[in-house]
Formats: sequence, structure tokens, C-alpha cells
Amino acid sequence: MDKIKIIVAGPRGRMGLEAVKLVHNTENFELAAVLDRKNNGMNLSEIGGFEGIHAPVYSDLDECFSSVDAQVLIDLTTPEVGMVHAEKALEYGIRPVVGTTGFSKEDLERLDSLTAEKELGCIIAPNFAIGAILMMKFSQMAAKYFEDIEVIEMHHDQKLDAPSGTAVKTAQLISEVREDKIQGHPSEKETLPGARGADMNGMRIHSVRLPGLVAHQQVMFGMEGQLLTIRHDSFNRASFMSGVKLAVEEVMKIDVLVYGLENVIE
Ligand SMILES: NC(=O)C1=CN([C@@H]2O[C@H](COP(=O)(O)OP(=O)(O)OC[C@H]3O[C@@H](n4cnc5c(N)ncnc54)[C@H](OP(=O)(O)O)[C@@H]3O)[C@@H](O)[C@H]2O)C=CC1
Ligand SMILES: O=C(O)C1=N[C@H](C(=O)O)C[C@H](O)C1
Repeated sequence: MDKIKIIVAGPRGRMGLEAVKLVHNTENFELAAVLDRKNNGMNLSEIGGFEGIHAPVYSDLDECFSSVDAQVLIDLTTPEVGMVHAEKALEYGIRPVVGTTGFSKEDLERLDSLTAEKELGCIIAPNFAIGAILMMKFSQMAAKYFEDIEVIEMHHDQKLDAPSGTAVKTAQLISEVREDKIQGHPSEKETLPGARGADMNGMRIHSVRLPGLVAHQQVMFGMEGQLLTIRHDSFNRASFMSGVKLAVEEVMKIDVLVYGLENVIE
């Protein structure tokens, strides 16, 4: 079987480093190149932490996509850059697997029409960890029975976007089965702005940022006399990698945009 040739964008990042290792260590994957805003023209193996992993480093998108023979781009950067990378990749016939979070509704719509136009698969996965996907699915199940819901997502303090992509996706999945409802006391007043968190269709989302954390979320469902809490914890970035592998394999089989790995996992 031919190997899937992959470009990783953001290789020096926390997730990018793990993704490079995953591609390097997976039998049917080949690391074709990396996209890095620094180190243009170097070989990845010359950069600290990547000894023995050989791949050309590009900083220019067009140069990279036009000269490298690749089928998949794994993007783990920032929302602004990730969107440019994904659009450009599709233009060059490369299928994006995007773990980067913080994309807007308009970004997703744009990628949806671009994938349709190009007839190429694209996967946007706010969370690659199987446990997190189950946490989201279980939350959607629970929301059929509990209408009062608060999401608490907790991350390391270097995270750029809030709320997390996972929290947004969780609230979207819940909104598919829950009637919009304003929660709390009808006359409640925030004496400190933001105290009640972000509001999505009446649900509240709270973002905690602390050093030492990796990625954690609990969804709390309240009802008279009872509380259901559904929680997931990622203690390291390796927890996301089986999902990245699955997404790369799946994106080769589809010709549409898939938003969320729950649509791929049975
Ligand atoms: N889907 C999932 O399961 C997961 C998704 N994520 C998401 O993945 C993304 C990356 O997270 P993480 O690895 O922790 O972040 P890091 O900050 O560790 O890595 C981001 C990388 O992007 C690069 N980058 C930043 N700005 C630019 C730019 N303008 N041009 C090119 N490259 C750029 C950085 O390069 P430099 O070092 O030069 O700044 C860095 O290598 C985030 O959006 C995060 O939310 C994270 C974990 C799991
Ligand atoms: O930035 C992170 O770390 C993470 N980002 C994703 C998100 O925003 O949900 C996935 C995971 O929570 C880790």
C-alpha cells in the first residue's frame, strides 16, 4: 500500500511536535515536509528535538505546496494561519486535517464550499482525543433530559482561544437537542462582568486557564435534587494522536468537509 504523504504545519509547537513524531513512527505515513515560519530551507533533523527525523522545512506556503508531493496537511497552528493554510492546501489539491481551534462559522462555511468545489476531503477536529469525543456525545445524550447546563473547560495558560474549540463544539452538539433556555434567576445581575461566563443559547461556558493544566472539560447538568457531571481529562498531547492518525486515514476517503471527529467514529 502506498504511504500517505503528509505536511505538518506548526512542527515546533506542543501539538506539532507530537504530530511529527506520529507521522514519523507510523508505517503507512511519510513526512513529506513541514511548514514552519522559522528555519526555512533547513532540514527538520537539524532542528533541536527532531534529530533523525528528515524532512524539508518551508516557510512559504506556495513554495511548499507547489514543490512537495503531499496528499494531506496536518495543521496545528493558530486560527488565522490555520485558515490560510487550509484554503491554500485545498487549492493545491492537498487535504487538510485541522486540529487548530478558534475557527469562526464563516471560516467553516468557506471551507465547506471550497471542499465541495474541489471535491476534496477536509477534517476540522476541535478535539482528537477519543475520550473527549465520547464526553461530547454523552453530553448531547444527557441534554435530552437536562436543560440546565454549564460547561467548564480548563486549559494550560498558553492557550490563545477562549472558549476552547471543544467547549464550542460541545455546546453546538447540545444545542441540536436542547431548546434554547435562559438559565439562572431571571433577574440575576453580574456585579463583576463575566462572572456568569459566556452565553450560548442560554448555556453558560466558563474558561479556566492555569499553568500545569493540559486540556480538561466538565459538563454539569443540574436538575431538582440531582447533578450529573461528565468529565474528560487529557494529561498529555499524546492523548490526541490516535485521533490525528484516524483523521488522516479518513480524510483520504472523503470529498466533503467534516467538522468534528464524532462524525467519523461510529
Ligand atoms: N484538536 C485537538 O485535539 C487539539 C487542538 N489544539 C489546538 O492546536 C493549536 C496548536 O496548539 P499548541 O500546539 O498547543 O500551540 P503552540 O503555540 O505550542 O504551537 C503553535 C505553532 O504554530 C506556530 N505559529 C504561530 N503563529 C504562526 C504564524 N503566524 N505562522 C506560522 N506558524 C505560526 C507556532 O510557531 P512559533 O513557535 O514560531 O510561534 C507554533 O509552532 C491550537 O489552536 C490548539 O487549540 C491543541 C491540542 C489538541
Ligand atoms: O489548546 C489546547 O491545548 C487544546 N485545544 C483544543 C480546544 O480548544 O478544544 C483541544 C484540547 O482541548 C486542547
